[in-house]
Amino acid sequence: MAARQPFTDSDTADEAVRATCDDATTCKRFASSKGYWKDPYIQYFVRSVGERKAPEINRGYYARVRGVNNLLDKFVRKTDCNCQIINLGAGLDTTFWRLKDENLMPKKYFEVDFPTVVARKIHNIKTKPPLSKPLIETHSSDSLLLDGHSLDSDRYCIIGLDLRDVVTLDEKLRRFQLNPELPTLLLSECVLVYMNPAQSSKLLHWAAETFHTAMFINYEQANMVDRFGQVMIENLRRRQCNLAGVEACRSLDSQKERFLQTGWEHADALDMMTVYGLLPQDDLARIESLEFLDEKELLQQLLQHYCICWANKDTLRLGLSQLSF
Ligand SMILES: C[S@@+](CC[C@H](N)C(=O)[O-])C[C@H]1O[C@@H](n2cnc3c(N)ncnc32)[C@H](O)[C@@H]1O
Repeated sequence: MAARQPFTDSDTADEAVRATCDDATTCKRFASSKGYWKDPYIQYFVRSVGERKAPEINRGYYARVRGVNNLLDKFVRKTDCNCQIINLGAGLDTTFWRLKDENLMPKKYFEVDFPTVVARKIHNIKTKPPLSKPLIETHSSDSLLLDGHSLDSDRYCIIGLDLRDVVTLDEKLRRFQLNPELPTLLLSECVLVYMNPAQSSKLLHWAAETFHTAMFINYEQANMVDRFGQVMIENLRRRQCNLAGVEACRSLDSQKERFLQTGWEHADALDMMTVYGLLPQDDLARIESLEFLDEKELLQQLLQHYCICWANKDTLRLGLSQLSF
């Protein structure tokens, strides 16, 4: 019998993980269509607005998008755009186009996801001019590298691979002109939780070892040991989606600890209810008037079970250790 490939793209368990990309995109599509924030590009990845989502879900996505963008934009500004971003498990995320529109383009923006997810993203980019135009505009020569599973241009690169294979990750990023000397922002949103602790530790360790000056932003579950957390785990399990890495999501401390144990110098974490309260009050008042929220307690519980954790390495000189919202 032939030896089985260690990480094939066709494993059924991975299929459920890949499907989470559609959940994130449809929720972002719905919330942006309601006016929580502007995303003129997401419509090219999900055509219809789809089913209504509950107000607490929309507010949760609002806090996630605003919170992550806040840290990400500060990093890019502090480096005067002289940096690179690596979005791990990027799915159909549209940050590249937002940064281009806001004149916040890093030297290079990399994305990594499973090959089948990347193939879908590349197909959309190829066939939708509003997506391909900014990419062509930021590219100096006539031809972009475009095959089914990767795209490479001067400023934007998308790579299809399994993030649990860190050797291939390193090799492919370098092939597409990753520069370890450049200040680097790594981002993962609801990605590490689908890997077992050894696999995610390897990835965080690789990142700390590879880049001289770096920041890692991780958005995912926290405080998962209580009853609410257990119900979340059970609901996902029923959809065949196993949170193999939930161990690191026990608390804000365990989220920080995973970075400190893998070579990062400093780590901070805030639960999303706290992040929500720190967002600009005028914009909060605006979004809170968009939809009536009956279940204030549910919003609180939901947001207390997600967090943003950010870790730094040699970023003091950029004034980046004590970021605030
Ligand atoms: C919940 S979605 C989030 C997508 C995106 N980060 C966002 O916030 O819109 C998780 C993404 O991580 C990707 N992912 C999870 N595990 C992965 C792995 N081992 N290798 C590559 N991609 C992975 C999934 O395919 C999916 O696109």
